[in-house]
Amino acid sequence: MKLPVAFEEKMKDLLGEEFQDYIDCYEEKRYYGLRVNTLKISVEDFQKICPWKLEPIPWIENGFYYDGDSIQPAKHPYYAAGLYYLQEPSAMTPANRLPVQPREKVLDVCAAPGGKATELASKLGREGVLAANDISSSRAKGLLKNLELSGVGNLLVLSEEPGKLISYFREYFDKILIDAPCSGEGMFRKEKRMVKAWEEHGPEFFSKIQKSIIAQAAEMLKPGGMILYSTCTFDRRENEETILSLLEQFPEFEICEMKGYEGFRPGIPKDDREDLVKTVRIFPHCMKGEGHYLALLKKGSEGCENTETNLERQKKQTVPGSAGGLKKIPEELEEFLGHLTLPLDPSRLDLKKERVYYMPAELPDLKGIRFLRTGLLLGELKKNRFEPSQALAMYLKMEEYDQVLNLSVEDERVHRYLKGETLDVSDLCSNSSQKKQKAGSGRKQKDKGWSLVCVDGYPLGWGKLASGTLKNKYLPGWRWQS
Ligand SMILES: C[S@@+](CC[C@H](N)C(=O)[O-])C[C@H]1O[C@@H](n2cnc3c(N)ncnc32)[C@H](O)[C@@H]1O
Repeated sequence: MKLPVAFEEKMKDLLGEEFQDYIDCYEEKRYYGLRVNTLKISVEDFQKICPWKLEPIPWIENGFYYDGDSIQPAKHPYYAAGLYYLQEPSAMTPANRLPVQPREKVLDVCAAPGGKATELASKLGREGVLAANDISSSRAKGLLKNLELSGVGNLLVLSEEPGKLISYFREYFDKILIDAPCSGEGMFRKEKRMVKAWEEHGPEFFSKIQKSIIAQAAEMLKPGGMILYSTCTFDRRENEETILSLLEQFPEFEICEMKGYEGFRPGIPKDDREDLVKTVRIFPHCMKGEGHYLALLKKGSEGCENTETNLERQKKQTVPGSAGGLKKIPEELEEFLGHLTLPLDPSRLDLKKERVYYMPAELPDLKGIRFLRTGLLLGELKKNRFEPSQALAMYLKMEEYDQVLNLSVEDERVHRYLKGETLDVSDLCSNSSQKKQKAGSGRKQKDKGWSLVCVDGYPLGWGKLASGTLKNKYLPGWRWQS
């Protein structure tokens, strides 16, 4: 592979006698990774149903290598059920090493297409809030899809310049991830076009943007909160020097140690900042990942070891909510909600035009921000009826809705459902002569109304049942090509 001369010279300087090992690894194959979405399934349960041979990624509890030359996990129904996300292994590290706890308020500043945001959401669970932002509105659309596919409901998907967010979210977040736009030197083996992009916009160009983003994020972090800064590049100007610029401007920050791994290399110290060695470099010749840089930082004087829990902090700081609730829940919505077994707080229901949302608690007023989604879209009120959304189907667990069509992954109707076809499901309905469901949930399916279509117990989407026929309500934009 032909690398730019200036890049090679820099890497020689950075790596010294390891340079040849680094160059040699360009002849090796890239690594493919699959991360189990623990919001939907435990690693143990996934391993029981996984159809492929996977090898654990040693520093990521829910990460696995797969053979990308022989299998295509994105074309399996479990992918459509949001059970995993496909991600380069070293890119799994930032969200893994940011210690997000359930119920926190978390911001992913540069989130599209959502590789890290989906993992932050899994760690958060169903409460708290994940604000996922990306300056590019077209990329933010892909981000929204990936978050919805992963079953994330307590979310905001924003598309703003981070400086604009400060006045809305000053000292609001417990944890912030900045996976900064960068020159992408760690992507050269995976995507050859990155070499050309590097020649057009290199480290100098990106370092200015990164310094500005990290300073803006610092203002949105609560005292005691943590930032994880990451890039997929090797240049010091985009890595250690971005951290130095933060520490100069905001001396209340300190660098924290993160959980180690034998392949991690320390960051490069400069002058009196010996603590930069606590930051982490991932090189492809030292471990099985393409390359990354990570720095974990804490704001305030409590020190990295302070153990005050998020709940203790929340008791001290409460922010009024902005959902306001509905004055009266429309009958058709109430009827639909009667089929759900999960507890919903009515004060968090919000109606915008005909769309009904379930909002995260304690949000500030978002008027004036460009957003693609606030909260979980439950569905739409149409004339005298309520139509549940694809996002709600993905959010639910099978046992949280009382009318389920559970198909086995072996059932050819799963693929046909994902392509948008109408299905004959009379064998699974309660008035049929063959009453037993093949891979059934053990429950009888009623004959009429909205059904949650599942594969092996994991929701895929909605269908509307009448006389043994399932009218397909899988979101048209998500349908598989024939
Ligand atoms: C490295 S990618 C993020 C990848 C993402 N975190 C993931 O894991 O899927 C960087 C992203 O930053 C966005 N970006 C660029 N400049 C930005 C800015 N000033 N503020 C917010 N996002 C920005 C880009 O559109 C791009 O999607």
